[in-house]
Amino acid sequence: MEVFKTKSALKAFLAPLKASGKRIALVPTMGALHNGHISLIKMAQQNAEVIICSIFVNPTQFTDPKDLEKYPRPIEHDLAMLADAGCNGVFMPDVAEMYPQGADEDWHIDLGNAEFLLEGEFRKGHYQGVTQIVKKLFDAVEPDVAMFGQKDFQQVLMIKNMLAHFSLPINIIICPIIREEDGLAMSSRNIHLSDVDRKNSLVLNQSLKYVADHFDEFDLKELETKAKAFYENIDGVELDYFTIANGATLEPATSKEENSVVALVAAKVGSTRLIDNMIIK
Ligand SMILES: Nc1ncnc2c1ncn2[C@@H]1O[C@H](COP(=O)(O)OP(=O)(O)OP(=O)(O)O)[C@@H](O)[C@H]1O
Ligand SMILES: CC(C)(CO)[C@@H](O)C(=O)[O-]
Ligand code: BAL
Repeated sequence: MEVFKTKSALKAFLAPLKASGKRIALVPTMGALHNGHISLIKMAQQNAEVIICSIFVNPTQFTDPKDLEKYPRPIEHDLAMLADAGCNGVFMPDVAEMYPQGADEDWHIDLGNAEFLLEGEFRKGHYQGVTQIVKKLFDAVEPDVAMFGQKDFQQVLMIKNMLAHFSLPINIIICPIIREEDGLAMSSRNIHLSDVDRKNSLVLNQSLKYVADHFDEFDLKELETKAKAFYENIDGVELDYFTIANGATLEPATSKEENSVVALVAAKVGSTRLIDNMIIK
């Protein structure tokens, strides 16, 4: 497995592979890898011959400087996991390589109204930062296909809108959420959970599962009220949002007959903010 710090070294590696007709997959990550990330690598291997994983903690998508500062960076462990998974190349640029003009460079594109909902409401500007770096990574790799996790459901919508904005011919594949045995969605930030937080964190999956399991029994309002009740009286858990939404617009679903319905949640567990979701239909 090769490791690249610069776009030019990465391009030089990819050029002959592309010339010989090999399909290239990109798996963008911020590192601190877990089995959720590895499932993306495995899915990539089913869709392309050359797998590039990027590891870059992108400053422009962080709205909380403390969150950025304490984001885990276990690089040796990450490289070992990727080598073990059979990844072909790792792109690990520094901030100056991705933002030669500085991380405050101009970027603004129209991502539609869903940009401002849910994560966009709690992390203002987050999806401008995400689409800015993903566009740069796409330009650096020019992949045929790119893998993203359903765990960041809204992120996938935003990236698809960015692709449409620039008419980029890249196939986006969405990978299912990989969970711990007890249901907690794997996430790099789980490492910050204390023992008590770790127990409390199960409420996210439990409340989502409740909605999925009882979808036919109650109306949408009742379902949402019952799901939110899971969060009452848990010390150390603070709900940011729980919504049963239209999967295309992320606006609250107004009818169970809508084509696509997804339940999405974000909550602070101790000092760690977690997100999760479940596709209902
Ligand atoms: N549990 C998971 N199952 C499947 N894909 C996942 C999972 N967790 C993250 N991913 C996907 O991996 C890619 C990289 O995500 P990222 O590096 O931000 O990891 P993360 O675990 O989501 O970290 P955090 O949420 O703490 O930022 C994203 O496309 C994300 O959706
Ligand atoms: C897509 C991404 C790697 C962009 O920094 C990040 O938002 C993530 O890890 O989901
Ligand atoms: N996986 C989402 C990246 C972030 O939380 O910034």
